[in-house]
Amino acid sequence: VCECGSGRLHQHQTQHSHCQATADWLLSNTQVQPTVGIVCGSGLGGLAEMLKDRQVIKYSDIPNFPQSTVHGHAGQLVFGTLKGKPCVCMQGRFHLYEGYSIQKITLPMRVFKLMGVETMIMTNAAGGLNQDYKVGDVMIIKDHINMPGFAGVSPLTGPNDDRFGVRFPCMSDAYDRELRQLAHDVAAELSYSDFLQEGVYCVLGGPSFETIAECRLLHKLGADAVGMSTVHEVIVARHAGMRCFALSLITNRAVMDYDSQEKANHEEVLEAGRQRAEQLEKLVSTMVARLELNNNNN
Ligand SMILES: O=P(O)(O)O[C@@H]1C[C@H](O)[C@@H](CO)O1
Ligand SMILES: Nc1nc2[nH]cnc2c(=O)[nH]1
Repeated sequence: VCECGSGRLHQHQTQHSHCQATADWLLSNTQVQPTVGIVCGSGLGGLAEMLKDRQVIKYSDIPNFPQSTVHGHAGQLVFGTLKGKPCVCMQGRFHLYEGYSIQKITLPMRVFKLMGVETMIMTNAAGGLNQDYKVGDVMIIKDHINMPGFAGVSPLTGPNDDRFGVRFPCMSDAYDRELRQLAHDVAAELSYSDFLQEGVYCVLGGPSFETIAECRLLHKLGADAVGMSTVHEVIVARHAGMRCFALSLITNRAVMDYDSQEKANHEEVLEAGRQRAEQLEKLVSTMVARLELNNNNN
């Protein structure tokens, strides 16, 4: 029963013990003790192929893990080293629209924290709202708009578990400033600056893509890109004191015009991922090579 004295077994306590059990199970089934965690977005699973001495564990074999149900998300953890840094890579993430609870889709962040991960790198596919953005642009996320959060849908809803973090975590520094600067520096060295952007990502529940009116509204609110993931993971990772860096690949331009014949679809999202995969992988791996692994950013 919970230490709060109520005599009941609370969800947060179950969650901590589930996360701990999963972390212990993973640590006993891999040689790698990761300090860097990477989440691969739709069509961006190739990042995991870059790891050396790879060890793959299917989600279906991991205690308490959900399963990937979306095309373009393989559904496995890949352990290994990237440029000498011990990493765990989620080749496939979980989304609210798959029907899992918001706590369940973010459970891997807490598991990674308990395994020793200090830095999280998230990637996603997103629609470009900013009129200057083109398909194939890579956007460093500098901030987010958490639409489900406006309606009280948060992975931190419920009793706070102080073992993970504080009741009211700050989010004005969610996307690490140093890591964003590192991304700019690396992109300049690799001559990627012409397709690099930095902007605000807005998360919606999905799975339907946005209407024209919704795109116009989100643009007016200050969002540069719109998607269906990442923010919940960042909230849980920041709550637990991990550094976060996130990238959106702009896979399609949000339709803002009633005369447009364009229609967002998942196939074009995956195709845009294929087109930019190699550069995205190079950008992330070069960043990881230069990561300082002492996290003073809790
Ligand atoms: O996991 P991400 O955010 O990359 O996936 C995006 C959002 C939807 O799941 C899907 C739409 O094509 O791609
Ligand atoms: N919500 C949303 N998610 C996406 N993922 C890739 N493109 C899009 C998009 O246009 N909208």
